Order: sequence, then structure tokens, then C-alpha cells
Amino acid sequence: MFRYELIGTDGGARRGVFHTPRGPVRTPGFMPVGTLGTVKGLTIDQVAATGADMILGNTYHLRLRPGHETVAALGGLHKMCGWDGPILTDSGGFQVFSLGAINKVTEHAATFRSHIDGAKIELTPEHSIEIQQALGSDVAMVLDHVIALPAPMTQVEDALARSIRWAARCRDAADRQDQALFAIVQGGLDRTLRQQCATELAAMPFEGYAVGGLSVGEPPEDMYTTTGFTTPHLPADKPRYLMGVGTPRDLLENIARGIDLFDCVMPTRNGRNALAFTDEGAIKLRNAVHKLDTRPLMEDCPCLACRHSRGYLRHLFVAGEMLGPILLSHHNLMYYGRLMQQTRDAIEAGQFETFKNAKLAGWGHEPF
Ligand SMILES: COC(=O)c1ccc(CCNc2nc3cc4nc(N)[nH]c(=O)c4cc3[nH]2)cc1
Ligand SMILES: [Zn+2]
Repeated sequence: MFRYELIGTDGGARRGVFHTPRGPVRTPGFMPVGTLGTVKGLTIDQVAATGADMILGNTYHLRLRPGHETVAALGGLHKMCGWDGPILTDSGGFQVFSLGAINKVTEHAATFRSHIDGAKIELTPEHSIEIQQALGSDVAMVLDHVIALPAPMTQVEDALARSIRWAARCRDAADRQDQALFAIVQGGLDRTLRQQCATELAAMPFEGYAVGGLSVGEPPEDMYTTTGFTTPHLPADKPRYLMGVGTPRDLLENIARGIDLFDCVMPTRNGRNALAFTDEGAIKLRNAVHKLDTRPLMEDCPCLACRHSRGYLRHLFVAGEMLGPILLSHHNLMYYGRLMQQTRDAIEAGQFETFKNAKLAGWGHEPF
């Protein structure tokens, strides 16, 4: 049902395919975020056109609205959204700690109040699996205890140990052949904790392994270092997924360190806010400098935005027209999708390092 096929490597970078019952996922690959069953502002066909093979949904959000039983009654997430490719759902482990009004975390559960209607909800490993089974995603994530950085070592160790115990409970509760379960490595920025956690989870039977607890406010270099000393301790025959990452630079730096899959709101949330990603770096479309610019964002981009001028895109945002966020979301996802395709080609050609350096030079050194 689920199989990771390693096609080739180039330094630390891997080219592969993650085979799933709903089709293959080319790696390295980027997953557009469709938190509430929609990649905001785009139809499912527009998302497919960007080259995405798999999209992400969120257990926390869908549990609160419209509810996992409602999604099941509507035929499950694929049928409800009209996406017949693979879907991965996050477990709620991050959102409950970043969005939920936490009352308490015990060994049994993370209990929180809904940020929508204040209802008290007890999220246990078993309930997270139950929700993801009702949603019908192809890949479920274990429920983990994610803490913000920086944090005292004792707190990092405590959350890590609980995450491993919760992963085992998720493994026991996940009994569907047609739904993969990915583990999530925690451990802050600590080399020893990360390697211990990766080794312990690698000894358990999961279909894939995520690196969690990053992109939580740490400096990018610390993220890269942490990924670099974690991936070697993960099984080479399973996909590695870095959660919540990231900028175009983050993607290439982490692919160089053995990561296969990514998800991030970066391209879509920033797209809705008039920021476009290009090979020359980020462009803020509301800037007056674009007012009379007749050029597209990128000459060779096949997206819906690049049929228009930068001046028109600026006008849409300045006028508050709904088409602005739609077009820029499409461009940014197309940019990420094309970047991943170019990366896969570069790895196959043994040119990844040269490719990465050329991209970094084009983007310049201002952070996105
Ligand atoms: C304009 O806004 C943005 O561009 C933007 C916003 C938030 C993030 C942060 C996303 N980071 C992140 N998402 C994550 C999701 C996670 N899920 C689980 N279960 N466990 C984790 O350990 C985990 C870590 C994450 N780190 C990144 C970018
Ligand atoms: Zn474009």
C-alpha cells in the first residue's frame, strides 16, 4: 500500500517517490496547506495545476469545524473537497499548543477550549487517530507534544518522552491498512535528544518520519543544523517530512540535509498578503514602484497571475479586489511546485549543489 522508492541521491539530497493508494508523491515535494479542506482561494484544479501531488489538512481545525463526523457524512475529506490524490492530515499536536486555549496537558490528553466556540475538547492520541480515520486521509500524523523554543531542557525532555509514549498509543490505535501513520521526532535543538528520539521512533513500525518542533521561532541556521544531525538516524527507506517549513531557501537547505517532504503556509498566506516569490527574491506588490510595470512576475511562469502585469496585480491589492490574493496564491504555489520539479531534475543530474547555489545567489541575502 505505502512504499518509499529511493531513485537516487546527490550528496545529502534524495530523489524518490512515495507510493500511496491514491497515487505517487514525487520527492523532494511540497504540500500546499488546505487547513479547512480548502487551499484558501483556489479551486482544487488550480491546486493540481501547480504540480502538487499531496495536500495537507488539519485535524485540529476540522474537528472544530465542520466536525469530523460531518466530514465523514459528506463522504470524507477527498470527496468533500474533490481532491482524489493523497492527503496528509496533521494530528493537532502543533495547533492545540499554538491555537487552542490549553487548560492542561496530562499523560492522558491535551485538553483545550475551542478557539471558535469555547467548547472543552480532550485530544488524546486515540481521539486524534479516530478523527484522522473519519477524515479518511491517506497519511495520518501521530499526536505529539510540541513546545515553543527556547525552552528549559527539562521541559524539552518531558515533552519528548510524552511524544514517544503518545506515538506508541497512536500506533496501537491506527488499524487501517489504507492509512499510513508517520511518527514525529522532537527534541528541541539538542543533538543528543534528537538522535535518541529518532532512534527510538525508528525502532517502531511507521510508514514515514517527520521532523517536528522546528520552524517555531528558531534561527534558520539552527533549524538546518538540527535537521542535519537528525535525518541520519531515520530509516533511509522511509520518507522524511519537515513540518511547517518554509521559505524557498529553507526547502533547498533542508533537502541538502536529507528531507523529502515539506508543508508550509508561507506561499499561500504571504500570497494573500501581496508578497510574490520569484527567482530574484520576494516582491511586495503593494509597493508603488510596481504601479506602471507592464512585466509579469516571471517571464516563463505558466500561472494565472503571470498572464497579467505587475501593475495590474498591484492595482488589485490596492483596490482590495478578491482576485489579487487568488492570483498570487496560485503564482506562489506554482513557484514552489516548479522549484521542487527543478530540484528533482537537478538531483537526478547530479547537479544539486550547483543548482542550490545558483538559486541562493538569485534570491539574494535578504530573508524572504
Ligand atoms: C505568513 O506566515 C507564515 O509564512 C508562516 C506561519 C507559521 C509558520 C510556522 C509553521 N511551523 C510549524 N508547523 C508545524 C506543525 C507541526 N505539527 C506537529 N504535529 N508537530 C510539530 O512538531 C509541528 C511543528 C511545526 N512547525 C511558518 C510560516
Ligand atoms: Zn506566475
